[in-house]
Amino acid sequence: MTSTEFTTANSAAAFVPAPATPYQGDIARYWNNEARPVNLRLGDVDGLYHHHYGIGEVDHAALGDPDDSEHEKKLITELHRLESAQADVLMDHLGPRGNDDMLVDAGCGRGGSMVMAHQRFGSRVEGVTLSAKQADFANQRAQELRIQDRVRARVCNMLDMPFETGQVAGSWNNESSMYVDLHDLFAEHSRILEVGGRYVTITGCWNPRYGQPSKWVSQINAHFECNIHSRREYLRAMADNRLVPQAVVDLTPATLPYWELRATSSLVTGIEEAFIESYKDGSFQYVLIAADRV
Ligand SMILES: C[S@@+](CC[C@H](N)C(=O)[O-])C[C@H]1O[C@@H](n2cnc3c(N)ncnc32)[C@H](O)[C@@H]1O
Ligand SMILES: CC(C)=CCC/C(C)=C/COP(=O)(O)OP(=O)(O)O
Ligand SMILES: [Mg+2]
Repeated sequence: MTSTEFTTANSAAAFVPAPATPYQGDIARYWNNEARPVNLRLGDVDGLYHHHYGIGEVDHAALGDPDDSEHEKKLITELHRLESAQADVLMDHLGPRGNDDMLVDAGCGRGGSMVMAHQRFGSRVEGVTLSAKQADFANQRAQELRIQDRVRARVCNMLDMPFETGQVAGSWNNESSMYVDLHDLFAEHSRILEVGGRYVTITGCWNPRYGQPSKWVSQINAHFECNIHSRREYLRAMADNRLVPQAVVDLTPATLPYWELRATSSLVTGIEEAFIESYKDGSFQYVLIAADRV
């Protein structure tokens, strides 16, 4: 084993640190207990398990006839394709990365994006999550794919990551920044990233032009026990932490087809209306921000 490889012989659950705050304990429990079919059945399509949403046009030809006995299966495959397309767009913004780079997935979930990043760039990918169940799941998948020496998840607070200062070439939050204070989060990304490194987030944020968080945004917060920030807060907290936006992309129109398709599936969870209505009334936006660490 070289110094850039690591072993995951032991289960993450054996090394669970005490949560930094009672709230983080709540979030760890939430994700340890999560097993929604909308996430597991989509992941089963090809073994990439995501906890984020989709973007892009629906391929109606691939869905075929709604009366077809295979229709539900095709719908699940299509929703999953749109979720993986979302991760691909995030990675398009990480810049050209390679074998020697270390990448960090902050709030890595079950690790679908980590596998994609490794397969695309060849980089070593480290993920952190509050959930031991998720870390074990991600490490199990890495083992099955025989990439466990290059892809690893650990139970750890993303506000206090176990990486040395300036060691990381690229880092991201894919729908995980609504669980933390943004100034604390960007200070930590800024610390671990090398100068010239790249940070990317895809997130849902409330739109300052709307005024304050709408009832739909409050409903999403209650549903996931999270705290959605405003677009303004993202840009301010980045500016305060040497992260200079290179691209800000409003993905709201691109994510609506995913939600409208999901609302017709048997895997609905009840949160679909809040996303669709808040995206339509302009109170909530799905945004990608890519920033240079300067
Ligand atoms: C909605 S999931 C997103 C998972 C993943 N990024 C994806 O795209 O599939 C949110 C993730 O954020 C993680 N998370 C929330 N707060 C965290 C914190 N303070 N430190 C580390 N992970 C955290 C949760 O454990 C969970 O894995
Ligand atoms: C854009 C926003 C506000 C996201 C909140 C974070 C979150 C829970 C993302 C999706 O997770 P999931 O894939 O587990 O959710 P679901 O079960 O709804 O698919
Ligand atoms: Mg999901």
